[in-house]
Amino acid sequence: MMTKTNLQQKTIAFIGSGSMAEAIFSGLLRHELVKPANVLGTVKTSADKQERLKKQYGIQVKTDNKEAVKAADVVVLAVKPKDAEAVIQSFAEELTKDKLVISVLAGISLNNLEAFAGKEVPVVRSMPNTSAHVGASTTAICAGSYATDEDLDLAESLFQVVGSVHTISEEDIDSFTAIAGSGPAYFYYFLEAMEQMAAEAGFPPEEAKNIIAHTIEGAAYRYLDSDKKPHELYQEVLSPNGVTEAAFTHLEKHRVQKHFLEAMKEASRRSGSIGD
Ligand SMILES: NC(=O)C1=CN([C@@H]2O[C@H](COP(=O)(O)OP(=O)(O)OC[C@H]3O[C@@H](n4cnc5c(N)ncnc54)[C@H](OP(=O)(O)O)[C@@H]3O)[C@@H](O)[C@H]2O)C=CC1
Ligand SMILES: O=C(O)[C@@H]1CCC=N1
Repeated sequence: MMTKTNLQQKTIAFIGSGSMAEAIFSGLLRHELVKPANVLGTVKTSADKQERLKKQYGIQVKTDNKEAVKAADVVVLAVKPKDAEAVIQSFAEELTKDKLVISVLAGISLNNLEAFAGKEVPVVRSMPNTSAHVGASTTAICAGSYATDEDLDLAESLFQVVGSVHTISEEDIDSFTAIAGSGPAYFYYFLEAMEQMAAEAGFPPEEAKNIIAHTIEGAAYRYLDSDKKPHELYQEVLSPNGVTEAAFTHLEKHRVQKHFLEAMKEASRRSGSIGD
């Protein structure tokens, strides 16, 4: 049985301190699993962000990736996928076999990440989602050729702080990304329409927010708790010739579910081709 890594002993550098990196390090700091002094972030240019992050979290924020990587035990790569090659190459000199690189980049394969590093370094590819901000990400991890079980454990420990973790095979990461990485956006898209409906009906915004959030929360709990299929769960709601049936008649006429499935397949295809 392997022991879980003590993150408190590690210095973690976030290369790219955008929305995904902030979601992760804010969770680590909130749970006191790392000390602010042991967290480094880098940005490209944003001086405003640099100041805000320093002030808000007490972490160091720099623009020098190489310096940050040099000081780190763990490097969390969180720039945009298009910047992966140039950014990794800019700090590759500082990478060693004892320095774990965890990538959160969509679409950049372990093979590519290792090739950009140009040497045998441990890499874990991950796919978190923005619910990490509230400790509720559903994250996938998969190990590169030089990553050990301890490296994978460390990545798991890190992501467990901000939610649940699934160790998967890399061949499944595109569909995982389409379902869980992009997933929060789909729900926000639907709840935007629910907000509009509530606003048109005259509900005060705060009350509407509560009604909508708890409706989604309740449906998620019921889905988790029940052995019933989604089809059975929504049939429970649909009274013959009733209210929900009126909505479903419209949804089915426009084949919304079919289009939604196709949309996720597009997302998965995009995840598979970003690195090309
Ligand atoms: N957003 C999401 O829901 C998810 C995103 N991801 C992945 O996370 C990664 C980051 O996405 P996200 O956080 O949304 O993006 P953001 O645009 O919010 O953040 C990107 C960050 O990278 C910084 N940056 C850009 N170039 C460099 C550079 N050369 N050196 C150092 N830092 C640099 C930017 O700095 P500056 O602030 O100065 O511009 C910014 O802080 C992507 O690869 C994405 O695929 C994965 C799962 C979910
Ligand atoms: O849209 C993207 O490319 C990233 C990956 C999953 C969520 N956001």
